Amino acid sequence: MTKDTFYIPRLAIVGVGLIGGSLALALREAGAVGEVIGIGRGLANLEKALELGIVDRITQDAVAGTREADLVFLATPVCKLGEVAAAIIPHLKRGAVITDGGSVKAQVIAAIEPLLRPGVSFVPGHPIAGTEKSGAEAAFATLYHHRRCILTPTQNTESDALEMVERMWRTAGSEVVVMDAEKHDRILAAISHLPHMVAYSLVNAVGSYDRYEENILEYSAGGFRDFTRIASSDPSMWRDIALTNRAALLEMMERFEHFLAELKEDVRSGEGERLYEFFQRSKELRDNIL
Ligand SMILES: NC(=O)c1ccc[n+]([C@@H]2O[C@H](COP(=O)([O-])OP(=O)(O)OC[C@H]3O[C@@H](n4cnc5c(N)ncnc54)[C@H](O)[C@@H]3O)[C@@H](O)[C@H]2O)c1
Ligand SMILES: O=C(O)C(=O)C[C@]1(C(=O)O)C=C[C@@H](O)C=C1
Repeated sequence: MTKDTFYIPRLAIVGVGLIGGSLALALREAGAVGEVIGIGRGLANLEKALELGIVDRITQDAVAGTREADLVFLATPVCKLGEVAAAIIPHLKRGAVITDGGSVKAQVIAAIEPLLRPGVSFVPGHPIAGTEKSGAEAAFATLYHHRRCILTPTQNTESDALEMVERMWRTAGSEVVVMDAEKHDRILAAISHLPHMVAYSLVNAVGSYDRYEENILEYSAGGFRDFTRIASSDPSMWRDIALTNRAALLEMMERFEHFLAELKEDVRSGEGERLYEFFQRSKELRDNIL
C-alpha cells in the first residue's frame, strides 16, 4: 500500500444528504471503502440513499450504526453535530476516527472536543463545495473534485487521524488546506456566509415589492437568477450557520452595509465618476479571481 492509498473498511455517514452522500459516492468510486452505513432521522431519505447505491445499509439508530465504524463522517446541520457526537462517542470502537463537514468550525470543535475519550479521535473539517440542493438525491460523486477541503485541527488532534482524513479528502478529489478554526470561520463568513445572507435578503426585498398586483419575480432573467441561486439553499442549514458564526458574520454584514451605504449615497447624489470607480474596482477584483 503506497502512502497515499486510502482504504477504510467501514465508513458511517451520519446525515446522508448532499455532503455526506457525495463523500460516500466519491470514496466508493475510488474503491476506497468497504462498507458504508447510512444513519439519519428521515426513513424516506435513507431509503432513497440505499436505492441510489450511496450506502450499503441504513439505520435511524446512530449508536448502532456507528459502533463498528472505523471512520465516522458527521454531515448533519451544524447545530446537530454536537448532539450526535455526544450520543455516539461512548459507544465507538477503539481507534475510531470522527470527522465532520460542518460549515462552521470553532463552535463545532467546542461542542465535540470535550466529549472525546481515549481511543476516539476527532478531525474537524469542511469541504468547500456544495450546491443549493439537499438530501440524498442531490449527492454526486464528483462534488469534491478540484475543490478545497479545509481541516482545522487543534492541539488535541492526533496526527495519525489528521493524516487519515487528509488522505480521505484527497481520494475524494480535493486539495486539503489546514488552518486554525478562527481563520476558517472568518474567511467563510466573508466568502460564503455573507453572500448567502445577501442573497436571502435580496430575494425577500424584491419578493415583497407590491406596487404592481403581480409577482414580479416571474420577470427574473439571468442576473437575478445567477445572483440568487444560493437563496434556494436549505433554511435549517443556514439558520445553524448564522447562529454559530455570529461574530464573524456580523462583522462582514457591517462591512457590507458600509459599502452599500456608500453606493446608495453615490446613487442619491448622482456622482457618475464615483459610481464608475465603485463598479470598476469590483469588476477588477472579481475578474482577477474567478
Ligand atoms: N450544502 C452545502 O453547500 C454545504 C457545503 C459544505 C458543508 N456543508 C455542511 O454540511 C452539512 C450537511 O449539509 P448538506 O447540504 O449535506 O445537508 P442535507 O440537508 O443535504 O443533509 C443533511 C442530512 O442530515 C440529516 N439529519 C439532520 N439531523 C440529523 C440528526 N440529528 N441525526 C442524523 N441525521 C440528521 C437530515 O435529515 C439530512 O438528510 C451541514 O453541516 C452543512 O453546513 C454544506
Ligand atoms: O455553491 C453553493 O451552492 C454553495 O452554497 C456552496 C457553499 C458556498 O458558499 O460556497 C455553501 C456552504 C458551504 O459551507 C460551502 C460551500
